[in-house]
Amino acid sequence: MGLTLAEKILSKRAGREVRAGELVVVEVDQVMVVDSIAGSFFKRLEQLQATPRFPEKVSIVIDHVAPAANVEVAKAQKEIREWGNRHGCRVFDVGRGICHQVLIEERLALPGGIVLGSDSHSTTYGGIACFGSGMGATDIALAAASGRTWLRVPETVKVTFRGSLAPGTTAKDAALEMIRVLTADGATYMSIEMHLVDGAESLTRSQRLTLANLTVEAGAKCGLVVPSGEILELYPIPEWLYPDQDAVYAKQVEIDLSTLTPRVSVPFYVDNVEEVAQVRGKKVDQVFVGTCTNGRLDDLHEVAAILKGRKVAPGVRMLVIPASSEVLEQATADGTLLTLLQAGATLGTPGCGPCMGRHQGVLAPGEVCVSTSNRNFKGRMGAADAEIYLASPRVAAATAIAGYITTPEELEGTHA
Ligand SMILES: CC(C)[C@H](C(=O)O)[C@@H](O)C(=O)O
Ligand code: SF4
Repeated sequence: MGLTLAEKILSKRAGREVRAGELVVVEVDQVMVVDSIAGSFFKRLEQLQATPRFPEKVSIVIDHVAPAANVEVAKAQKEIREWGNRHGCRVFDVGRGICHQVLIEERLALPGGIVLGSDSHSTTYGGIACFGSGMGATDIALAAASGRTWLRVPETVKVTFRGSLAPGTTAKDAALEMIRVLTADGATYMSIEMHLVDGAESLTRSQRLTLANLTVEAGAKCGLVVPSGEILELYPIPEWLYPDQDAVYAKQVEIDLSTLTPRVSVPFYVDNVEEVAQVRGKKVDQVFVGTCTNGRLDDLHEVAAILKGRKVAPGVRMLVIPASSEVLEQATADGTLLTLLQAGATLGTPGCGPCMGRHQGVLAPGEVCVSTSNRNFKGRMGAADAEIYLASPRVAAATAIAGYITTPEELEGTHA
């Protein structure tokens, strides 16, 4: 019997064939630490009386509350800079962007590699077939101290995305549909191996990152997209980096992209996924475009195309936060930002922004927000009863103009 993609990557690294259920110790390429977890990470290393074994393999990203929102945060970020200097570890400071986007841009996460992050959405790296996984401060500290980690090789769920995206739908809709089908705990500690076939191969790197980003919302240990299309142009892909034809899967699911409709995840669970048509008309107070899910250049392009020559509805706040400084520069250079600003959008510093409810767009009690992010839990963006609807950038853009949840097609009157 053959190996899944997760088994392939872990076998390669272990230097022997390993299968689901086995314990394995592997070297990691990069240990990524985010600002919010850095304090506990430093403390754990101190308790272990250890320092990073390979300083160049540790990256700390100041992104979750950037720039600092209060004195406590400012002190913690000062400590990050000092600690980074002292130990020779990379620090990506305020404004560089969201950890996952930064590691992809800096090519610190690469196909076939292993990246551990102190952040649950480290599954994002799987978009380029890099084994990315989130762990707690203790595991992350041990990995930094030793350059290795131990894992139980995960079982694999195979998800086949078939066909080209139906008009008006995006990778975000495909990702939400996947979470609906798998459910919030349907892939706990598993690898979700995504196969793009019959036209779906044309999904770009950015779209694949969106798919992999959401896999943790089904409980996945990692979410790996089998390399094809644009990925083959962007990276050298070794021959072994494909699952075997006769790999063993715990579960198999198929999603037909050609019949997909725009989706929205309704409060307060990510797997509470419905068609946009079902919540159409719901009034919103805020629209947020950004995050590690949908804050990339193509996302901003989609939003700008819909906002061009129009205005955000009165009383609606539209926040746009590019995922990284690179995205911000490109969106500035090509005029995208001007379009957004002329429509009435507000810009934030590249980073997580209000995704986690720490700053820059916290919601008041009873408020409703459409967000391009990945979590809509109770209290996630502020007040406990504020509602977050997760959607694609194009649904977010149309909603900002209408003032209520809708699609660009409905806005144009091309849909009933
Ligand atoms: C702060 C961080 C640890 C957290 C995570 O693990 O995902 C955050 O990024 C989130 O999205 O909830
Ligand atoms: S953008 Fe949101 S989901 Fe992504 S790492 Fe930041 S807080 Fe977490």
